[in-house]
Amino acid sequence: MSDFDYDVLVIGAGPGGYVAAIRAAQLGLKTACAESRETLGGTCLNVGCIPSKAMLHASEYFDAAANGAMAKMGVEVTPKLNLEAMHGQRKDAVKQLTGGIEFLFKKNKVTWFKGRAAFEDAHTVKVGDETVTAKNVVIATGSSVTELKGVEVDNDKGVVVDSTGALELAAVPKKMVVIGGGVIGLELGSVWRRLGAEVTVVEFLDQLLPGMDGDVRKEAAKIFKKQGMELRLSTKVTGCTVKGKKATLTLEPADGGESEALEADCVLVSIGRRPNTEGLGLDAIGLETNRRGQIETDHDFRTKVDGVWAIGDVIPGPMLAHKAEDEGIAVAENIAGQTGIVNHAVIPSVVYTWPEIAGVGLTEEQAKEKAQETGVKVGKFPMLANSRAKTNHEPEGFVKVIADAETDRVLGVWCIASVAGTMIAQAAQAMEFGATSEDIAYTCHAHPTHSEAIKEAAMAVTGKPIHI
Ligand SMILES: Cc1cc2nc3c(=O)[nH]c(=O)nc-3n(C[C@H](O)[C@H](O)[C@H](O)COP(=O)(O)OP(=O)(O)OC[C@H]3O[C@@H](n4cnc5c(N)ncnc54)[C@H](O)[C@@H]3O)c2cc1C
Ligand SMILES: NC(=O)c1ccc[n+]([C@@H]2O[C@H](COP(=O)([O-])OP(=O)(O)OC[C@H]3O[C@@H](n4cnc5c(N)ncnc54)[C@H](O)[C@@H]3O)[C@@H](O)[C@H]2O)c1
Repeated sequence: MSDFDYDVLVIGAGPGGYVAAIRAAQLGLKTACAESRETLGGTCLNVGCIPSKAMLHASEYFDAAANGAMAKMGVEVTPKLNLEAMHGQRKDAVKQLTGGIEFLFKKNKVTWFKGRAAFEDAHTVKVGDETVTAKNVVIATGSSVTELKGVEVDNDKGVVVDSTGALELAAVPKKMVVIGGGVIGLELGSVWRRLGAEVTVVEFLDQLLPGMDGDVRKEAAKIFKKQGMELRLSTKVTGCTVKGKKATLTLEPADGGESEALEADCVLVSIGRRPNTEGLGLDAIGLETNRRGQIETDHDFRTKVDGVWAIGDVIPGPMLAHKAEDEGIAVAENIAGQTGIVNHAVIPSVVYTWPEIAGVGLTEEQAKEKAQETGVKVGKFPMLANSRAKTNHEPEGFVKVIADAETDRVLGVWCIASVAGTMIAQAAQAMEFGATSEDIAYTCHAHPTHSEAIKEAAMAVTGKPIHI
């Protein structure tokens, strides 16, 4: 008989937590999961990946009909927006997928404790009125929106919103200002631009999409501008006043200077996310967070406190659902005494705009820094020269393969293409298997597919692409 109620208690049922709980149960461990939301699935399923993709997908159809892309292919329609129905299909997707996790919990015999969890000691957690003990506790509490001083979010009013509010706007704003030219700003800014809003993106840095390859960032800015987004780079927001249904923002150059006013019907604050550790009782177990508020772990996802593990957005690394999921599997396997590993060097990232923007591994800048002695070789191939993209009227973007000049080992792959999110999976797999650019170049790719651009970019590493 165990001294504890459970072998594993996971706190948080996002992609990290629910996957960890299911894997732990599959491995024969008695498992419970504490989640304070009314539905399972965390940020990703409830207010993140899934609802944003539902709105991106639907608005892409509207845009294709409205901007002449469909007419170009002989399909002439005048679209009429039914925003309520568009929100309806978003809500349906969320309901079905969060319900699906509840089904999987039942199927795998994972007990769900509804309520906020807080540590009493390393093996005792209070969830609402209940006290639960577990031999292992996994912290998978995720992250929340970072607030911007002086710009108060009120999602109910719909004038100054965060990503959750921006998914649910009841009407298309005439003028929308997005603060932060990162992933959320560009995805949700794209949704409302496609539906008719004039969108201005205010970004503190001199380029959009920090962390991505330099060429990709430049090309993305060109594409978004061409689509009609106004970009105010190297600019910061220093204040906001709201009167009725209008907001007035105060803008300043990032390194100081004269301020100006910018009016909007809707302001989206999307300047990043911060780890959720407040109220978790970390003091009670003597666990400290780092400078960025994250919980540090070792390679196996163990924290400094024996029996307490952590995964997902609450620990360092990219805040991505698939990273959290892989860590969920690995932590459960490690708890079960197996060897759970996540290769953090090969985590793809995708921006689901049109075209999509995706990358895996090092940027060209990072690769040059890292391979200073051997140097790097770069092969680039434009989507304009890819037969499928050209036929589909999708000429924008390129693929870039970065390889070590001496070993030819692929160090990074970057794509801007309509289906870049799907294409990047093959690059991740190749890198996971330690592929060289030659391995990719000599792999037979089906024709006509967008993926052939990856093969050609790999061929371009040695200067021998066929179609340019
Ligand atoms: C608008 C938006 C779009 C996104 N799109 C994508 C995308 O397309 N692809 C992608 O990879 N990533 C995307 N992300 C990021 C992705 O949602 C996160 O990286 C992912 O959800 C992190 O998973 P997690 O399990 O670590 O945490 P979360 O999903 O944040 O889940 C943590 C859960 O823990 C619960 N919780 C917190 N504290 C407690 C407590 N004390 N007690 C009980 N429960 C608690 C929370 O209620 C939450 O449900 C998006 C995010 C946003 C906001
Ligand atoms: N497709 C996806 O995978 C996806 C989609 C949405 C969100 N996410 C995840 O959610 C997280 C949060 O997304 P996000 O877009 O909020 O953050 P982000 O870090 O991607 O971008 C925030 C941007 O805001 C800028 N910024 C910061 N402070 C500013 C200020 N005061 N004024 C103007 N600009 C400012 C930053 O320079 C940065 O460009 C990201 O880490 C991302 O990984 C992923």
